[in-house]
Amino acid sequence: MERWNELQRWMETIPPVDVEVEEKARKHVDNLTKPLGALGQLEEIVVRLAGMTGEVVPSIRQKATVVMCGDHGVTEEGVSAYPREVTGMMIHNFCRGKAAVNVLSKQFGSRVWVVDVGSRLEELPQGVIPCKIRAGTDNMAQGPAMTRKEAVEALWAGVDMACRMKEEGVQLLAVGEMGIGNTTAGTALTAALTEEPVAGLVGPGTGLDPEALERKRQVIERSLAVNQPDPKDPLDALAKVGGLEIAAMAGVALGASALRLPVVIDGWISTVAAWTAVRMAPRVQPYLIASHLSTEPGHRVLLDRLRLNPLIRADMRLGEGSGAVLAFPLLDGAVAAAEGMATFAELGL
Ligand SMILES: O=C(O)c1ccc[n+]([C@@H]2O[C@H](COP(=O)([O-])O)[C@@H](O)[C@H]2O)c1
Ligand SMILES: Cc1cc2nc[nH]c2cc1C
Repeated sequence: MERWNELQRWMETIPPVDVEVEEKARKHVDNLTKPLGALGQLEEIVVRLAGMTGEVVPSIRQKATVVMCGDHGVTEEGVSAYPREVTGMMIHNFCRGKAAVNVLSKQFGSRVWVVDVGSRLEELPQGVIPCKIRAGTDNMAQGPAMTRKEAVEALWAGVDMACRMKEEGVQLLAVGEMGIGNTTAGTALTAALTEEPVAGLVGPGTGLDPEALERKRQVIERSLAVNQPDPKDPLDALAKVGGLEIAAMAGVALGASALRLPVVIDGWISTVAAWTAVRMAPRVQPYLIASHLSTEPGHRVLLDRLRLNPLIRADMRLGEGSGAVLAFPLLDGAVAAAEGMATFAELGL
């Protein structure tokens, strides 16, 4: 496992956030012309961004969302309200600029990078970044979703993408995904790594009725029983009950944090990926920003474990990075306030 060793060495390079710059940013924000703390979470965000980037007034003008795409063998078990072909269909939609993430990104002036790490599409539309590790995972209810080696390759695909984004001048990135069946994989992976009961994590995903939701819970339980993922070995759990796009998103978090790039997470599945990255390298945690709270029940559980407070509550459960992009104007607002507001000293107070 040479590539895994190499990745572990990469993880060791993740720098801690700069607490001195954080302290300076906190002082600056406290001196702005407003009651102490009155800009709420926006103040917290500016201070955290300062610590991540090392700049008292952080620059986050160049923003982009990476949408990791992959298919799931477990869809054979009838765990989604939609057929697995929708993954490929949506890849085409992303490339036409017509999915929610595209429209929101256009609205707020950011770019979308669509990456195929594991779809079943044989021919990719123009605009997709081809990084296919394999054409979909195997059915985890019958055996491992993928090999450890494949999981490591998918992690690296994410690290590489973060590096490419940094090279292109991206200053803050969001992670999104597309993969029919991935709420099943995400729930199984979370249950494996947290040892929380599946019943408290599982949700309807794209919209299962109560009967189908019960079946989904059983499929997840069976997948865990069949694979016996090791709760102390995030790579083992990721390979056995995760997904290619989940691994790639975890890789983006590992890559971005090593490069001091803030990472905005989206809903349930991207948060599972971020959690997996934090389990591999705890120093990833301070580089994460939670955009919104998904209606999937497991999301709250993981955000609490990550000690993250989502900016938006809008009952969304779309994925694609849509909720993360929606948080961009709030982040821009936070930085604009820190940059443009007068201090009490300037008013002679
Ligand atoms: O991000 C979320 O919170 C979220 C919640 C439910 C569904 N999704 C999206 O829906 C797909 C997975 O749902 P499912 O029901 O097929 O497992 C996948 O493409 C996700 O982007 C996303
Ligand atoms: C149509 C559709 C769009 C999506 N975008 C992210 N997940 C999705 C799932 C479906 C079903």
